[in-house]
Amino acid sequence: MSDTFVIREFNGDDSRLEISDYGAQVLSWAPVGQPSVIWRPSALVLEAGVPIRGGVPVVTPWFGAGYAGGHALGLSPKHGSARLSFWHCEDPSDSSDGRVRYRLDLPADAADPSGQPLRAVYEVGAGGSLRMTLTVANVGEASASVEMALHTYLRVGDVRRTRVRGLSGVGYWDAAAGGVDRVQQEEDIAFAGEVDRVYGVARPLEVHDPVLNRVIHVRSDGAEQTVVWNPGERIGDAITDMAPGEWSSFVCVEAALCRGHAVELAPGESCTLGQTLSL
Ligand SMILES: O=P(O)(O)OC[C@H]1O[C@H](O)[C@H](O)[C@@H](O)[C@@H]1O
Repeated sequence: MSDTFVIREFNGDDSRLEISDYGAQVLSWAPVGQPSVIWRPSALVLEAGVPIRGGVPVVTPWFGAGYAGGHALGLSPKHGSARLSFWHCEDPSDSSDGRVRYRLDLPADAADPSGQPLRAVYEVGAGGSLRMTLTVANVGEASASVEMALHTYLRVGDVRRTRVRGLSGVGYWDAAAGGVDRVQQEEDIAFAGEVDRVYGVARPLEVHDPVLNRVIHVRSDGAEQTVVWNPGERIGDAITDMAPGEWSSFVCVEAALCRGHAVELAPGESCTLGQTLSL
């Protein structure tokens, strides 16, 4: 592992992938003939100790400010330390085919609700689809509580015209409304302002984009929840690591195990969470 910023590029027959060792963060994945399915800002900020905006942030060992027993824990950094870490790329010479495997050892930290040393392994495979698989293992000697998410920023032509389909009838926790429980009544999720929701299922979803004229298919494995986020104009234009208006060109659709679905890992146990994207 080194603490220099390395961005790896793989040009396969079916797609092109870019991934940063810092955060093990996919930055773009573009099937042949298509703009990237993954969004990143026009100006990428690469700075140690600061999360990279866009791409697919790997969120663990906690989500947001951390959560246990019905309460936010108020932890920092937000979304855990994995996205602020330089991961070890295992055998990068073998990754020309668009498969890459990263490893990260997270030491025990008194502030961490896991309270135990963890080992994270992240595998990414890019071809006709993009597969991302995160495994977190408890390598300590007592039980650990862990949250995990793949915080995928999907590129869209205009989020105001984008629809996320597949969560009708599902209950969600509405963070944008101050943390209330609601049910998705409409068939599609639409974006007329800030949307920040934790849906209580992880199902195959479709992201309909009439501007780029495509449908992104999102599947998850091992997740119990789907987080859907776009900051809307007011919050989006106040986010300093993206340009004004850029908030309208992505929607985050995240595979998650968070809040009430944090995972209890006994010593030696692991948990795997995955997400697959295709057009
Ligand atoms: O700005 P970040 O720290 O990357 O977080 C961006 C967003 O991540 C998730 O989707 C959360 O549900 C949001 O509440 C949060 O604002």
